[in-house]
Amino acid sequence: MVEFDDTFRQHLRELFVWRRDVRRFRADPLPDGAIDRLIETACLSPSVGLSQPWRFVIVDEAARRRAVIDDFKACNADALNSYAGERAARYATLKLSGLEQAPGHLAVFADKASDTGHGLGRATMPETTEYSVVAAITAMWLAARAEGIGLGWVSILHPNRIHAILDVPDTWKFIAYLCIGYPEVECDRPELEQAKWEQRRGAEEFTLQR
Ligand SMILES: Cc1cc2c(cc1C)N(C[C@H](O)[C@H](O)[C@H](O)COP(=O)(O)O)c1[nH]c(=O)[nH]c(=O)c1N2
Repeated sequence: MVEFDDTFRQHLRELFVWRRDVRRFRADPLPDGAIDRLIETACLSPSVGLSQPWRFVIVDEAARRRAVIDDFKACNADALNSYAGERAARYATLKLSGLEQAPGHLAVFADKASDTGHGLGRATMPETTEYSVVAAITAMWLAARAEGIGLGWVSILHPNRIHAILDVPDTWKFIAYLCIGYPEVECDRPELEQAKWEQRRGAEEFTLQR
């Protein structure tokens, strides 16, 4: 039996407060095995029916990385065009990926065809497969921060394009493209809040009582 004391709980709370979506990375490489270690921690996450549907692709090849960056640029230009006026001007100032600088690139998929877990919990809610993968990414995000490593989630991408670039099985659904590396700065506030794009709200705004 492991017991967690108040000091641990306080540190854990700090971990949640100081976890960030990181888009600005230092050039230093990650230590050997860092990404493998993060994947190992992610695999301890809950999954529907113990289906463990997460699939990870470590992207090291320069040509594939370049193709992902090109897709991001195309999607981000489309996104900018979808806004007008002041909102467009503000969007244009945002940095929404660290793909060019991050030493680590990791794509994450959900295997929709795996029979692991024998379908338990998925019959009426097949989307729980994807939820399980997101749970794993969250664990990895926190584990990375505990090692001083930053992680940035990039979703401004065409899933079909990422699928083709990485040449993965058709049954894998694209969930996330993660940039991993040491952050340039640490902060306890989201970058989008600092940039006045959106502000964080209190828990009471999201909670109903019935
Ligand atoms: C599913 C999903 C998808 C994305 C993100 C997050 C999640 C959960 N976020 C990061 C997001 O902007 C960030 O989490 C919030 O702004 C809150 O900031 P912190 O994560 O608390 O630093 C994100 N950020 C970004 O710069 N480009 C992106 O494409 C995305 N996509």
